[in-house]
Amino acid sequence: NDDNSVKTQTQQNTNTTPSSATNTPTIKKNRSDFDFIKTIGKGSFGKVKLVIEKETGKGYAAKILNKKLIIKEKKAKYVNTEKTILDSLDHPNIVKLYYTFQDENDLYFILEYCPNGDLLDQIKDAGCFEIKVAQFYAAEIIVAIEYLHSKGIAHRDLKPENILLGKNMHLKISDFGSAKVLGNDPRTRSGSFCGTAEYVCPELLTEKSAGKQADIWSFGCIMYQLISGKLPFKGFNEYQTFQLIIKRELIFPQNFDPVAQDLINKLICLDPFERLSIADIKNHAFFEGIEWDQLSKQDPPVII
Ligand SMILES: O=C(O)C[C@H](Cc1nc2cc(Cl)cc(Cl)c2[nH]1)c1ccc(Cl)cc1
Repeated sequence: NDDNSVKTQTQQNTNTTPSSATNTPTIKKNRSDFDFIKTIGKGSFGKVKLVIEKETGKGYAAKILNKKLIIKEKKAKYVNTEKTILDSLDHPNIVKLYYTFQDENDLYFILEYCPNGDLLDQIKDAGCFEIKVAQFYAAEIIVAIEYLHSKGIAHRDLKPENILLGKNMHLKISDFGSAKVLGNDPRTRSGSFCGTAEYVCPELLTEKSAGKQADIWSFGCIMYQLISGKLPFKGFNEYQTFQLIIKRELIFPQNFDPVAQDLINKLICLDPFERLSIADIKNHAFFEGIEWDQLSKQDPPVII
């Protein structure tokens, strides 16, 4: 400590948290441990800033959430769920949570910094992805979803904005604010929750409930977007988009890769239980040639 007062043994231990947290280390950090560099993103409850840890010079993304706003919007449950879930995850394609702390005004998530922006930026810059690039990134998304579902977690708001790119251009799923730890009831009743219009599955619109299959629907929408550069369901407003979704008005552009189209048609099914399982997705011809356990060791294909 910078103050050279001698502390009793118990006082010295006050800055550690119980070892119950799996990922977050027992060291408690605070704001003064970091230099705040610049804002790199804006969220619904605050912002994301690039920060440098003074002690190590390492960069992190600090997701700063305003306490008053969280309480006003009655979202404390979601924030605490996000922390609990992130604490339990450890996968190369999921953004790591290093520390959490709070001060009088805000909560802080100190997350892995992804310097290459998000997948939406990449799609916009490239227009659309060459099929080999789409195949690689679709594969990385699938292994991340497989890991989440194996831990009994549904992300429920998968979309290119929530898929970041690390320094080596491997992708990292982020933003678990809408994630759900699935109870033994596979169809979780979700109260006020609703994902993002263009990627939300029909059952969430009609029955207000969605489980792991919600992520498979969203994955299908993301695949369509990676390959065509367009959204599969896009109305002039949110209500119209919902109409297209519940009627499954799905039209493919002329030159759309036929093998990819076959897979997407089996992901974007109105009946959640008709959607392909992760195992069936991995076995689909679209992923021919993918070495599923080598992805994080390979260099990602250059996005052209
Ligand atoms: O360290 C913990 O597990 C405990 C706290 C729990 C917690 N304290 C809160 C205070 C407020 Cl005002 C709002 C929420 Cl959501 C709050 N959540 C906490 C601190 C920081 C973060 Cl990012 C999440 C939860």
